[in-house]
This record gives sequence, C-alpha cells and structure tokens, in this order.
Amino acid sequence: MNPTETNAWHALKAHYSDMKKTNISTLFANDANRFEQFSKQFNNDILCDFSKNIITQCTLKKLTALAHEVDLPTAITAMVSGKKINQTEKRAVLHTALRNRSNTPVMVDGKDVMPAVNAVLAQMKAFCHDIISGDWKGYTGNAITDIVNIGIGGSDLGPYMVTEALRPYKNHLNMHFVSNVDGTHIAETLKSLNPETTLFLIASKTFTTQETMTNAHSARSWFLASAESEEHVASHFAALSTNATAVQAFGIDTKNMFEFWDWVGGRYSLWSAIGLSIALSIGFDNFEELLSGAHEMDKHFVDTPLEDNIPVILALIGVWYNNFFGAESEAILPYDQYMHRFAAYFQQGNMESNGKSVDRDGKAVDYQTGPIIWGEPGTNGQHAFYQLIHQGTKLIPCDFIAPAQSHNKISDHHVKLMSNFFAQTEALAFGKSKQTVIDELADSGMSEADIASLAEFKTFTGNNPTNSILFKQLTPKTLGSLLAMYEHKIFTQGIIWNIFSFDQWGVELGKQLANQILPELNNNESINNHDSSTNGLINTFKAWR
Ligand SMILES: O=P(O)(O)OC[C@H]1O[C@](O)(CO)[C@@H](O)[C@@H]1O
Repeated sequence: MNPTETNAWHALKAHYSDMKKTNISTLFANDANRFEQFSKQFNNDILCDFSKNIITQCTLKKLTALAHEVDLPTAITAMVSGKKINQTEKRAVLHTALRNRSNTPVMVDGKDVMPAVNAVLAQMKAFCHDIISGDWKGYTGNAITDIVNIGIGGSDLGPYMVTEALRPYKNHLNMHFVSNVDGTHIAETLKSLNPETTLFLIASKTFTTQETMTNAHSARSWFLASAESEEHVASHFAALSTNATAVQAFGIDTKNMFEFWDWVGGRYSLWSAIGLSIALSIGFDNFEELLSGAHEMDKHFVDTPLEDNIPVILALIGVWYNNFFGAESEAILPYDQYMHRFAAYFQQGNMESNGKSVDRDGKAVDYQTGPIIWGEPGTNGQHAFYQLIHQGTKLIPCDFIAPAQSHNKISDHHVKLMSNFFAQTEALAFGKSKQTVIDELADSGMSEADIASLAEFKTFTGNNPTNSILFKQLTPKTLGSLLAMYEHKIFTQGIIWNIFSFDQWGVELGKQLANQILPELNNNESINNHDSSTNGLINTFKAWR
C-alpha cells in the first residue's frame, strides 16, 4: 500500500501544517509532565526519552494510526513466523530465530529451524572453549593468541562493532578485523602476527565476495609461507558461511565450518555463526547474554501494542521527520567510546535495508524512503559537526545514547561526559534567545550596536529534535536489546514505506562493472570502451602505476 494514499497520511499532512509552527520549548512550557508522557523504560534497564521532539500525543496517535493502516502487526507476525517476506530473493527473514532463547519452533518450508540453530550454537560453544582454554593447538603445538576475522559488510561491521563495544568483557585473545580489499588492510594486520598462534575466521555468507576471498587467499599464502604444509590449514582457518561447497573449494575442512542459512540477512547476521569472533572475544556465555538481550527486545516488539512499542515509536518519529519535515538524515551519537562503530554499523543496517526507490509492487515511489545515517561518538562529534546541527540550515534529528555507569571510573570523566550528553539535547531543543545573548554581553564593555550585531551570530533557535536513550551499563544483554531495538525500527519503517528491507540489489551494479574493469587493468594497453571520464581515469592510472 502506498503510504501517502492512506487516511492516516492525509491526517498527518494536515497535522504537520500546525506542528511546523510549534516549538519544543512551547510543548514543554504547556505540559509539566511531558517527560513522563513521552518516555518509556525497557526492562528497567533502558530509558527512551522521546519528549524533546516536535510531537504531541495527537502526533503519536496519528502516526500509530498509519502503522495500523499499513498493517504493521501482520507484517511483524509474518517476519517472526518465517514467511518469505524477502520476496525478491524468495527468503524468510529470521534473525529473531537466531536469538530465540525460548526455543519455540520457527517453521521455514515446513521445518523447524531451531534444532539447526541450536546445533550451530553448540558447535560455537565447544570451539570457543577449545580456543579460549588453549586446548586448541596451532601447527607447532602453541595455543592461539590472535583471531583475524576476514569479512566485509555484515560479515565485518557487526562483529567488529560488538567486539569493540564489549571490550570490558574481553579475554586474552587479540582480535583483528580485515575487511577492505586494499592490500594495506591485511598487510598492516599481518605485520604484528605470528602464523603459529593465529586463527583466521573467513566470514562470508556467500563465500564469493571479492574483497573477502582476496584477503582470505592472501592470509592463506602468508600462513603457508611459514607452515609449509597444507594440512596445517585445518588448525588455523575456520569458515562462517552458508556455502559449504565454496568453503571446501577454498581448502577449509567443513568440520571447521560454522553454518548459517539463507534466511539470515548479512546485515542482521551478527547473531549467527558470523558472531563467532564476538563469542571468542567475550566468551560464549556473554555471547548468549547478547542473544538474550535481543530476544527480550524481540518479545517486546512482537507483544507490545504499537502505541507503547519502543522500536515502533522510534520508527514513527523517524517517519515524521523524514516524510513530513523533509529531514534528509539522522545522526546516531553514542556517548560511549566503546560504541565508536555503532553509527557505522547502523549505516549499513539502515541504508542497505531502506535505501530503496521501488515499492513492493515494483513501482517507483513518489515519497522519501530511508534517511542518510551518520554519527560519531560524543564528545568528539561536538568539536566537529555539531555546529551545523545547532546553527546550520538542515534539520537533523539525533539519537543521543549513553550509559549511566561507565566501565572506567577514572576521576570525573564520566560526569563530564554525561554533562555534555544532557547539555547537548537541552541546547538543541531550547536554544538561546537573542535577548539572553544580549543580556549576557551587557557587561562586556562592548557598544550596544556591537552587542546587537554579535548577538545575531550567538543566538540558537533551538527546536532541534532528539531522542535520548539512557541505559544502565553497556553489558552484553543491554547491547543486544539496543541492537534489536534499532533493527526493528528499520523493519517498521520499511513496512510503512512499502519497500523490501531485506534485499540489496543496489550493491550489484558496482560489483558487476568492477569485474568487467578488472581484466582491463591487467595490461598496459590504452582503453576506449567506456565513457570519456572512465577511459581517461583508467588510462591515467595505467600510465602512473
Ligand atoms: O557475507 P558476504 O556474502 O561476504 O557479503 C558481505 C556483504 O556484501 C553485501 O551483500 C553487499 O555489500 C552485504 O549485504 C553483505 O553484508
């Protein structure tokens, strides 16, 4: 259903005409209980404060009506019950089954997937035990000290982001992540490694991705230059994949293969065998906690009425700015250094999922779909791009995310960090009037005329919307819940925008052309079969290399 043709959309359009003149300051001034009314707690662990948005209860009601009109509840049930909702690839979408700790049957093509999910988890658990305990020996009899995950996109971003976020839970194993086909990435990583004590995890759903296979082959050559015999590959290489044939062809024994399934999307795969690097880094029990946290959020998403459903509310507020206010982007701003890859992770999560311009009926959409996602950890972002958020011409809704308790209680760092967290959303919402600036400058010794002209530049209009997501501490369980919350936000928005969120055809053309161009780079002949720009660039590259 085209969302713009729903009754709710028309109502929201009319409502927007009123709300665009409304100010967050006024909304707070008129309602002493605004925080209580527009915030929700999840499991007494995560507080989501939506109050600093340009919304009223009426806005939320109308947005929720939209979610009902596009039949979001049926769509949620279809996803979690294994319906083939990824229609262009004819696949189910079941990352929720990977963390289905209640173990209820989940059927795909008439078969319960849970026994296979549990079997791979058991295999991962045993492997983690062997590697972490040192029982697993490398080819010279030494224990493994370093793990290198070779993967890209969903086979890298999630494991890397979570491994970094959960560093406080980390054991003695040194973790490395190689993704870029740029030889610098693997070369710099290998420099510090000893082949006798290094384990490579080749992480690729398809096991055909150019970047990953190129890096995997280079790692193998590097390893064999020391180990000499192919039979040693078995104790230093494992594969995380859906493609057993390609794994075997690469030379990895399938007993060192950790399987997952076509119903796991790459960008939703950290919960599967792709998460093996996470489990190795923090131990399997903590990995299970991560799954449990996500499962708790899944239950909330499935069971909670839309009006109280946290991922749904986040999604609807996102739609409100994206489609009615014309916001082009959203910033994700974690005030936690451990979460420094969180925004990058959800860049893929959001933009590969909802960066679509054709609807589920194959028609070009005539409305905006997924926003541009970006962000950096606070406070670094404050000293880089917040100027534009505060005083630029673009509306940038932001999610501020922070833990109440730091893992590193060093002097007053955390209260300083948090004072910035609270100050920024306050400043963004309420701004600073020209009169306040003038009053502040009154005793500066400047002339009245100079004060008046400087005040123009020092005024903050405010009315910049934010969500604040405060949680107790960054634990595996809480992180699992936060990740699932954002995944379900993305899903909800995809349903509203009537697009398929689980395919990614937009990444194919570049891959296809790169495969055509690659052989053209293997000689020094001038080429002229492309447009003049591409010809000119390739020929200059050939002349300069
Ligand atoms: O795990 P694979 O098959 O190597 O794919 C890696 C990534 O490539 C993509 O297919 C496209 O970039 C992503 O969706 C995926 O996460």
